[in-house]
Amino acid sequence: MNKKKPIIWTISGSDCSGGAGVAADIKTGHGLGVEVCHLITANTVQNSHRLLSVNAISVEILQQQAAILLEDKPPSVIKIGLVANVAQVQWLAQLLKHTKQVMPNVISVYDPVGQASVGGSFSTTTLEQLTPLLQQVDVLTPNSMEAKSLARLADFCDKSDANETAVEILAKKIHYDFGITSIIIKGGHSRDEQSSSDYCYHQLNQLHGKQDNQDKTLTAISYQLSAQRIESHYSHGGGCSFATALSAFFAQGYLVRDAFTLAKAFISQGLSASERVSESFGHQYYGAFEQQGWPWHTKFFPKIVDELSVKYQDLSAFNSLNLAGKKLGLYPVIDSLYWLKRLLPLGLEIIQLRVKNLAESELEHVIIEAVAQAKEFDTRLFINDYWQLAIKHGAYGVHIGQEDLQDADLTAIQQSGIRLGISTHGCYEFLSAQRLQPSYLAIGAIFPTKTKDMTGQIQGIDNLRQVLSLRPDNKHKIPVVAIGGINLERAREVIETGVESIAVVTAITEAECSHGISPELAVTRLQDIYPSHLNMRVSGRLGDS
Ligand SMILES: Cc1ncc(COP(=O)(O)OP(=O)(O)O)c(N)n1
Ligand SMILES: Cc1nc(C(=O)O)sc1CCOP(=O)(O)O
Ligand SMILES: [Mg+2]
Repeated sequence: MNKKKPIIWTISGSDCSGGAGVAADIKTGHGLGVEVCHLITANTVQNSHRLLSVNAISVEILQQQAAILLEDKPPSVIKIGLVANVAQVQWLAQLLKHTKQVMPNVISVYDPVGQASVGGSFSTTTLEQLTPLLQQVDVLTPNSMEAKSLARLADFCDKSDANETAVEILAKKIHYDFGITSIIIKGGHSRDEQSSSDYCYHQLNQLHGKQDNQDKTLTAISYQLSAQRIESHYSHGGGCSFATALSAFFAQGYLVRDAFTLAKAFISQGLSASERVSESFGHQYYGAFEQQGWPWHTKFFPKIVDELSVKYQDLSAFNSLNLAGKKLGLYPVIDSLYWLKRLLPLGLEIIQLRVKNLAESELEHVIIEAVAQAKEFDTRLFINDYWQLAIKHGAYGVHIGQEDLQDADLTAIQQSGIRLGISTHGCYEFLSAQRLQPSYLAIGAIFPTKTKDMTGQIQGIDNLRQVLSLRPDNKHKIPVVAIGGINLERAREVIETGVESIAVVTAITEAECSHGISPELAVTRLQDIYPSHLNMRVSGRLGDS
């Protein structure tokens, strides 16, 4: 059955040699599951080693194309590549301004195409002339040379392409000069022979304060991805493909950090697929970037360079869950001793105490009691958030979310011997957390949930599958727990993805209201969805504690 695909528009030049521009954009978009409408700004005359001419298309034709497409093919994302002259810049600036007024969620991505990789210039517009367009753009994808000229810092950090502080300064300057929300500076042209590092500066809009009196404050966040450098003579159109891949991922609802990660993996996969070629036709042949579609294999995904991975690079793996080949099965997440007492007798492999808003003195008592009860039933008890108390009172493990991860002392947790579970939401966080080698990784929210505000972070089953494929193909696979909106109706399709466990709150605690059954019966039914051998209890299975 045909699924309605998101639509992206590419407004860029045609490369008659087929590698770059609109041709690359169409191939990339189709390979990544979006429909591509193309508005051609110029007909270029070029082959694998030289650019002869750039023949601009009139603004009248572009205007007509945009108008007719708006009637029944409105875009989710507008990707802009080659802009041939000042008239086109002005038209584009107006088009983006107008489109955002009528469709505020449309995202614009601009890949500034100035110099041809085979030599020669595509456009003679000055930075001043380009400014009205830059002021309308949401995401910009320059390489480091382009970033320097856009930041008007041509001589800046000339010898330090790979230096993170240097790219950060460039990105900030571009952000402040033009108001662009996300700037991704590609490191593919840097002098580092071993790795290629890309940097993303992203401004988050955060809402603070009471619901009816919200203050909008701006916080910037940066992401850095590093991959092994892959030399290839088949990289023509790689820049266009990267920006279109980003656009395709945005159109499918991915957050900036995940779209960035996937786009980098898409490029590494394409470059890996091409062979080095020797000289032919009397010159170095420069072929089209290999389009390989969705990046599925973990080997193409970049290394996440963040504070945690640097701080804990020498930390050993956390203690394992000692599953001896079995799955964890159902993972109830409950908020009181009342629920613990009700559920522990039901034969669970794992349970979590997730207590919010309890005074510290009372909390400590609850944790002490919970640890004692879980030991009695030989069930793995994870304490959410309170890692110091979990260590102090000998809980089986602690579960930590992304926010708390920054402040938690992971060395202390690892050395205490208790297990660690980490929440992740998408491939970026998953890859970052996987490097810490926790005892399990949680991924959510799989479906919308009313237990916690997960706006913008709903993964769906397809994303869950993709994230599962990011685990190494060896015995060091970390168990994965799926969480968020999982209930009796949805549990089967989640389990069929191969996750080791499903974590649920309301499917148990509100079973009476939602299904007219007792929480105990809900537990039994959810357990029964797993093949029966997975939930067989083996005596002494917590033997490593
Ligand atoms: C198994 C599991 N997965 C995810 C979470 C969420 O943890 P966190 O991100 O710390 O958010 P809070 O639960 O503290 O709101 C979880 N608790 N368990
Ligand atoms: C606590 C929590 N963490 C999530 C995450 O994605 O990290 S989703 C979630 C809520 C789970 O509750 P329910 O089973 O009622 O949907
Ligand atoms: Mg937490």
